[in-house]
Amino acid sequence: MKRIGILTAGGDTPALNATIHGAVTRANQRRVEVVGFIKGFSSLFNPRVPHVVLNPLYTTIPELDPTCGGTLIGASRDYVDADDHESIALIADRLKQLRIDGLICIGGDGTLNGMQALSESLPTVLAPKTIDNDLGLNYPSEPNEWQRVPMEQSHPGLVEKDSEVVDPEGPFQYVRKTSQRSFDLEQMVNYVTPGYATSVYVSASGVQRIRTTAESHRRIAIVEVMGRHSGYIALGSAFGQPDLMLVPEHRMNLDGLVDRIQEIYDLQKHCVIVCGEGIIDEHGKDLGAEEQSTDPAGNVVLSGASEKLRNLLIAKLGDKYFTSRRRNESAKAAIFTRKIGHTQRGGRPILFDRFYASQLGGHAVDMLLEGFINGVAILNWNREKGFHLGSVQANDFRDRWGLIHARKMHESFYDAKNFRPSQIGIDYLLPIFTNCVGADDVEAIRTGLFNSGNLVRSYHSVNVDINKRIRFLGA
Ligand SMILES: Nc1ncnc2c1ncn2[C@@H]1O[C@H](COP(=O)(O)OP(=O)(O)OP(=O)(O)O)[C@@H](O)[C@H]1O
Ligand SMILES: O=P(O)(O)OC[C@H]1O[C@](O)(CO)[C@@H](O)[C@@H]1O
Repeated sequence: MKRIGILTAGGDTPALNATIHGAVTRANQRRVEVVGFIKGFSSLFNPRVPHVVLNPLYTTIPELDPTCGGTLIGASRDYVDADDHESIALIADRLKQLRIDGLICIGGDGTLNGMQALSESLPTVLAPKTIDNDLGLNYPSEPNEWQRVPMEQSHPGLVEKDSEVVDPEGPFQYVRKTSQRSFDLEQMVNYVTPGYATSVYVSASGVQRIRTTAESHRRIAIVEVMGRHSGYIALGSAFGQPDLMLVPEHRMNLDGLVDRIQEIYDLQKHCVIVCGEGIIDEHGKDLGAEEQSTDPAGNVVLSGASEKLRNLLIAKLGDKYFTSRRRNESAKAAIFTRKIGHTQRGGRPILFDRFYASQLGGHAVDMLLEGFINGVAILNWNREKGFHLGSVQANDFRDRWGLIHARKMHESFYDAKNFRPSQIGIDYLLPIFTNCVGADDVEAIRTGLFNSGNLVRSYHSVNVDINKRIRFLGA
């Protein structure tokens, strides 16, 4: 292989440039040229295929900074329809004209789904990323548990529904039993994805910062974090010591929650609750889904969970609960929501993400050169070796119908009675977050923001420099 392509698809994460950097560094060593495609799959649908050579003469371009969040080649959620054979054939032809021998897609479960169609035309490898940490398997046989049933059919006994998958073949839903099996962390396939650690760092810091203001003003703060229907970010936010946490994997027990809030509020006169954006009510319905609203990849847009929860708490607790002891003027005044929002996806990646993202990028190059044609570079963990790289077939992630489902946080990671991580949830988090921040991260905080130069220099976007390097097919 002389020339490979690389693209970043789905939502950005702070560690994308680190993955690209790892891939390009390895490609330099192995004398392979790397072409970055602009804005994910979007570039391949464009007849001009905007692209940039990331290592002319096997030397990494200076714009590729692994400590910088975002992605210098841009990302998008353009949909790859496996049944659109005409477009797939056009893409294959364009890649051939560009002399691309293999493709690395940096992305999550959606990207891996999108990559499947392309892998029939050229060798592909996924280098995982996603702040949601939902690309992976809790155990190797997990994909076989999914069942496909008609949309309208009820499914007694099958309680966990995948509402994220877009089925090209029509009105089906994917359901499975909530797993009762015992769980061992060492079985996990792809223990953690780059981007997750930094998003938890930002979310947990946000929880800590909300704390003292809620404490001072006798308020109940609801902090919403991202993650779609996977509760990993909410779980990790436990490092910020919220009083209560709600994760999408467990149906909400509103009465139990209200009781716990009252106990905590009576004791400490404030309460901090973290909720994942994908939490579900007692019937399994999304609390925060915008009706009928989807993004270009077909994902349901989740945006109102914390507001909905706030309204439920206002109704349940009532004004009198706050006014009778002059703690606050009303339930509305006392209960507020804040979303950590896109700050959990941006900025400098912390050491854990930087290091493993670049390892996975380099490994993806090796996998292509070793002959994988539809592979996934993964990061596993066990007690003996700690974190280590692995290589698997994309097929290992597919269900019987060929679809890849987002990994849910294993339900055993959460203690639903106490609204906090269980012991195994804590055991899961510790290997990732012990020493996840490097001394250079601390130094970057110390010297970066209040650099006097920031006051006189305006922000210089990497897009300005990359624009000068973009080439087009046929030009
Ligand atoms: N089932 C699918 N079939 C084909 N393409 C898909 C499918 N799902 C998603 N894609 C495409 O893959 C890309 C990434 O998908 P998506 O936006 O879901 O992000 P992701 O890879 O899951 O990462 P993240 O969850 O971090 O945003 C998009 O370009 C999307 O259109
Ligand atoms: O930036 P957008 O397109 O609004 O997407 C937000 C979604 O992307 C993610 O950040 C990553 O998948 C989710 O956690 C979130 O729901």
